[in-house]
Amino acid sequence: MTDLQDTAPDVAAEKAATLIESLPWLKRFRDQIVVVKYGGNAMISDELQDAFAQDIAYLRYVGVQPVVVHGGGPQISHMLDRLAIPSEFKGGYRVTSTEAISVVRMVLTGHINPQLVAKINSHGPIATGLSGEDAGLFGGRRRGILVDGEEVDLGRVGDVVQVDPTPVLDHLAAGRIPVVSSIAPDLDHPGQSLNVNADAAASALATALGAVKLVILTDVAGLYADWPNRDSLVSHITTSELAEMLPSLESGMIPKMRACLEAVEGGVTAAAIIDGRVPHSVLVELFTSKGIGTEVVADGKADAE
Ligand SMILES: Nc1ncnc2c1ncn2[C@@H]1O[C@H](COP(=O)(O)OP(=O)(O)O)[C@@H](O)[C@H]1O
Ligand SMILES: CC(=O)N[C@@H](CCC(=O)OP(=O)(O)O)C(=O)O
Repeated sequence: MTDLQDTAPDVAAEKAATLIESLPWLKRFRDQIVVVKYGGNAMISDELQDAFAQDIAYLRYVGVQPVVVHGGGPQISHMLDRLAIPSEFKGGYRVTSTEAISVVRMVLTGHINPQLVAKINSHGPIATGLSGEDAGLFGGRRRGILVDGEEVDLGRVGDVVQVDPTPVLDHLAAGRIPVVSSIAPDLDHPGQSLNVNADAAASALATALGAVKLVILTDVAGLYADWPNRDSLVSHITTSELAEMLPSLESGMIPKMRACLEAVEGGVTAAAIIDGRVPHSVLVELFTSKGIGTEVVADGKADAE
């Protein structure tokens, strides 16, 4: 402990002001479910992963109920390259062959998931790993996409069309943080798995859980209205404004913004896109008055309050 006599009053006042600023947000989020989507681009260094794990443990210890859904797109691409398995993206989705789906599952459920769980558990025995394939959590259905008006087959890629939140709720009730990988069983082909975009998986889970907030970490400061003009960052947008903007967005942002839109339309109070390259961006978003990044709220709501 620092001796109080060593702390200058102005330093103490500044520290106290930061803590006090969090008070309304601590009250707002206490006992509430917050779903945090952790993307592969926000886990590119040990420092970022450690800061993320601290933030998630912090949420749990102040009485929030965090649920993590993670992706790992760059890490999957890296492993597919090493194994010389071809992979390409169409419309923001990875075309996933039968060979590729086992690699996707190995990287997400077999590698990234236990790594995140271990990092969070370095703060206490609080996190547990789950896959969308566990205990009926997700049910998926294959999806194709339209490219220039033609239906393109994406292989083992699907949407989450069914969520049974029971396994997640059971872990939350036991005081644990569920960490979920974005793989879903194929409802039409029993025994097969589908590669699901992690933003969409997080949105479906947040909706099914009645989460108060969905927070998505990515590798930009938020949504830009006029990408790539860096002066066009949107700090606040309503669902109808976003629905209007969606068709004009470029590929990476489409699944992300659609995920936010669907979550808020599905009853989640607010969804935020934040910069996962900034250490502790989760805490800053949740516990400071201005937050960071882009916040999506329902029409007629000035903010998430
Ligand atoms: N309007 C926009 N605002 C912000 N980023 C955009 C926009 N349009 C395209 N992008 C791109 O989308 C990327 C984020 O999508 P993606 O790479 O799929 O993220 P993640 O890996 O975090 O899921 C950004 O790095 C940026 O290059
Ligand atoms: C169908 C599809 O594209 N699935 C994604 C799943 C991982 C993911 O979404 O990871 P990020 O959150 O890091 O982007 C993929 O294979 O890359």
